[in-house]
Amino acid sequence: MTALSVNLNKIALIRNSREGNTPDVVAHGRICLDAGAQGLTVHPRPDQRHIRPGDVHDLAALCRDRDGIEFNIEGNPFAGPLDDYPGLMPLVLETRPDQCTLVPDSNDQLTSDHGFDLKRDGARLEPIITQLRDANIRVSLFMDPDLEQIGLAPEVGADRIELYTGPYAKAVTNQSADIESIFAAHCAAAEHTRQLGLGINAGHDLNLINLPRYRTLPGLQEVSIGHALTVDALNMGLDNAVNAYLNCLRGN
Ligand SMILES: CC(=O)[C@@H](O)[C@H](O)COP(=O)(O)O
Ligand SMILES: NCC(=O)COP(=O)(O)O
Repeated sequence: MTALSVNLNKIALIRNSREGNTPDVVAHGRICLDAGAQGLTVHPRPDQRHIRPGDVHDLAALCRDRDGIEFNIEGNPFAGPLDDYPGLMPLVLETRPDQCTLVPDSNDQLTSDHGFDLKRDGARLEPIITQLRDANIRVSLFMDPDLEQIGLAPEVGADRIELYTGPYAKAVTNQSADIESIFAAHCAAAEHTRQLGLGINAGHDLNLINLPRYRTLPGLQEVSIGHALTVDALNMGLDNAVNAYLNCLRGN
């Protein structure tokens, strides 16, 4: 079954709108793991609008204490340091997640909206990927379903790619005629990735409406889901929301 990694950014976003520690990000991470999620994801950004460096340390410790649980840190290795944000690489090398997903976001981006251009960024990513892999951290690259670009991922040393699912999710929401061609492009990208010997993750705006189709993507190993799952948790409770997504991934 495809693994579910719950992204906790939005829990931290609510906490940061007041002083204090409510909602408690670590306690909510624990609820997700107790409900059966196979991992936790965070995407610290240099402006620290949601996940802060302290959260990354605390969640790394939570995941380390549990057998078989994956901790995934996402972010741009070229962004920061900024004020008291140390930059992605120092944070990752200090906290040693199981996986680091590199994402080409600029500092002021509202959210992730494109994958890497490896023709442009490949050479400067290579030493970063080597450093992460030398620290026993699996490296995934956030990518659009572009076969030529994905073809460059093994050359820079990546273990996996994470397919950017934003346009697929938007097409499902808008019931657009493009759904078929977009999903077919993702399937072709997944097949190409498999032939290259790399693993396949996916994420961005996946939800209970668009996931039943997306979970059938050949070879899909992991989805990271935050925004929609947190919104669903407002209605269902966090443990029920995690279970609803796990059942969806099982095909129930
Ligand atoms: C990499 C990705 O797909 C992002 O969706 C992400 O991790 C979410 O970031 P925000 O929560 O800051 O929008
Ligand atoms: N990598 C995608 C992720 O972690 C969560 O994205 P979203 O579900 O918050 O859009």
